[in-house]
Amino acid sequence: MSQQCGNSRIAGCSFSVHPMSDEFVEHIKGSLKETDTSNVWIDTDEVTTTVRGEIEHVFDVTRAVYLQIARSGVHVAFNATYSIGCPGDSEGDQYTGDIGDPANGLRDVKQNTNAKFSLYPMGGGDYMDVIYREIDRMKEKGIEVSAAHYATKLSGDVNAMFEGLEDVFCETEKSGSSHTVMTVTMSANSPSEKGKRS
Ligand SMILES: Cc1ncc(C[n+]2csc(CCO)c2C)c(N)n1
Repeated sequence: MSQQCGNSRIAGCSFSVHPMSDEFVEHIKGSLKETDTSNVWIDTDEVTTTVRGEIEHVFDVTRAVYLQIARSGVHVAFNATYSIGCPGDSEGDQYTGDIGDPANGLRDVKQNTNAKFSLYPMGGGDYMDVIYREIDRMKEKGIEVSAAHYATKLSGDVNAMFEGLEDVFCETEKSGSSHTVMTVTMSANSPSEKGKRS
C-alpha cells in the first residue's frame, strides 16, 4: 500500500456499530446492506467499516448505518473516527468531486441519541479557539452540550446531531486546519437513559 498522502481532499471515516442484541450479526450486516453506499469507497472487516469520499457522503453513510439499527429500538453503540487532510493513501480518489446528492433518506426519523465528540484541528494554529467555536455550533443546532474529560458530551435528535457534526467537520476544515480528525462515540436506546440511574 502506498504511504504517500494523496493530493485530493478526500474525507474518510473508520467506524463500528455495536448492537446489544443476540441478533447483532443481522443488525450489522443488515444495516450495511440497507444503506446506499454507491457514493463512497467502502471496506468492511472484522473490526470496522471504512468509508472514503466527499464529506457529505461520508456523513450520510455513517448516519444511515447507525440509524438503521437505532430506529429498530435496540440499544446500539457507535464509534467513529472522521479524518480529512492526510489520509496516507489515495484509495477512493475516484469518489471525489461532484458525484451526486447524498443517497440515504431517514432524515425525518425522530430518535434521541447521546454522544461524546473530540475535535483535533491540526496544522492551522489556534486550535483551542477552533474547538470552542465548533462546540458552540453544536449548541446552535439545538443540541444539549456539556463538558466532559477529553471530549464534549452531546444530547439530542440524531439527525440534528449528525448535521451539526458534519458542519463542525466542514467548518474546521474550511477555516485552515490542514488535517482535521474528529472522534465520535454515540449511543441510542440505552437503558441507563431512562431516569439516568442505572
Ligand atoms: C459498521 C461496522 N463494521 C464492521 C464491524 C465489525 N463486525 C463485528 S461483527 C460483524 C458481522 C459479522 O461478521 C462485523 C462486520 C462492526 N461492528 N461495525
